[in-house]
Amino acid sequence: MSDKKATLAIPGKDAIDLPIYSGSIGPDVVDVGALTGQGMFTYDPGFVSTAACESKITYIDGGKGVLLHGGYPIEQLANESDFLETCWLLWNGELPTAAEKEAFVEKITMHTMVHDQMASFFKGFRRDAHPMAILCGVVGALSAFYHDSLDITNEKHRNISAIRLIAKMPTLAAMAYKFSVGQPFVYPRNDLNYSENFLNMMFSTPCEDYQISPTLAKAMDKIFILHADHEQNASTSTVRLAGSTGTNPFAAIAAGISALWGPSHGGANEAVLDMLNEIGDESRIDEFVAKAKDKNDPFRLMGFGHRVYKNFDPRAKVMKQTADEVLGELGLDNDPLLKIAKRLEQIALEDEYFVEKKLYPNVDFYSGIILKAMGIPTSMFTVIFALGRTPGWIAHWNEMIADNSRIGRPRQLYTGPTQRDFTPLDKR
Ligand SMILES: CC(=O)SCCNC(=O)CCNC(=O)[C@H](O)C(C)(C)COP(=O)(O)OP(=O)(O)OC[C@H]1O[C@@H](n2cnc3c(N)ncnc32)[C@H](O)[C@@H]1OP(=O)(O)O
Ligand SMILES: O=C([O-])CC(=O)C(=O)O
Repeated sequence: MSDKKATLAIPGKDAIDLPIYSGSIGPDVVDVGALTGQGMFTYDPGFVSTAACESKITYIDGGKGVLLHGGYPIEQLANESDFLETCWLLWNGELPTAAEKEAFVEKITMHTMVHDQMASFFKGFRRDAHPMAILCGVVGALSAFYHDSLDITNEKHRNISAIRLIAKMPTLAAMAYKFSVGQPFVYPRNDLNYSENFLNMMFSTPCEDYQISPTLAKAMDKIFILHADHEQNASTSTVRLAGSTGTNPFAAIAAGISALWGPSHGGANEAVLDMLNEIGDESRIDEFVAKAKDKNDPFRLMGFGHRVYKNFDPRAKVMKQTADEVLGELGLDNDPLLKIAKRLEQIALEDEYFVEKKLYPNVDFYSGIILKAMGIPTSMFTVIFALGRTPGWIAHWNEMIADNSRIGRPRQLYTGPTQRDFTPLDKR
């Protein structure tokens, strides 16, 4: 327990001091009910110890570094499944049969186009707009094109909105990129699989067709799978909270995209690459590790640490292996950033500070190195995370609605002034 106190002010009563337990130890259960008649609740800043829902979708054992979707280990899904199959699993709790999979893939493929007026929407942004800023706007805007999405009580409408979201995310993401580099948009192609189609929309130009490498397309698909869901992380919790008001799925997912953008969450993949570039040379790693350990310096090692994993993030292991495969295929085995990243990991994992605090590389640590090697600019990294996380967001949104969840509404410990009389302007 820390020696910090929160002052709880209750109208008409004397303010009382309450001890605050440090977030990493657990919540302080405050019997506000006895004081205010409003019922008992826990004080848990950062929701360190609060389960806000029941869920059947994803299981994490943070101590052992285990991540399961529908019971299947993430390593097996990343190596043996594909993104749309994993999406089906998250939505249905079971792997699809061959017929189910074929029908699902066909349905997604038929919905990849976006309304032609969406193109004008993009043209309203500045060319130097961050693609995440564009994505937040255009995903929310889908609800303006599909009025059936507004009726979330209708299961058929919910299902078609989910399909539209998964199908159109790559198109919208690639459009955001093409707009930023001043190139014409590339239409989706039905003869390509999900990841090939995304890469083609990113990199084909009117002058030259993109030559799709099966290794790179497979790596892209793996990256999407590794991001597909992670139970009640900040962006998924945001989707659930927004969705609990009964808002439409496009608005709820746009809220999730906004939450994902922050550098403490999905924005960390972009921040990792910026950090590795700033380190620039293995000889400067110690300096950055020292900065990360300095309590008076806000700098943190980006891509390190996790709220739940107190052991290796299993996704980071697969990501590291994929980085080796992709960079090997591209003849970039000696990539200086990969070398810095590996050396940084080694130094941090042997350092007392990181060992004691159980800070290990997370999913964001190696993903940027792979994406950069594929030619994807850093500003698109979090967009790619959002694309991969969309099935998870939808799965949780659907589960919440099926459970008839109540509106999400946390409580607070009020620490402001107690009741007082208004002072007229000339007396202040
Ligand atoms: C997809 C994802 O969202 S994965 C996470 C991506 N984010 C990052 O990589 C950003 C860097 N990491 C972090 O900022 C944090 O580790 C988070 C946000 C991931 C987790 O945060 P929390 O669970 O709230 O941990 P918290 O911030 O309390 O950190 C615990 C302790 O470890 C330290 N710490 C945590 N992460 C780091 C880091 N990356 N570098 C240095 N110190 C760190 C904190 O300073 C704190 O120290 P203290 O106990 O002495 O005050
Ligand atoms: O679970 C979390 O808090 C963050 C994370 O790793 C993710 O969303 O993938």
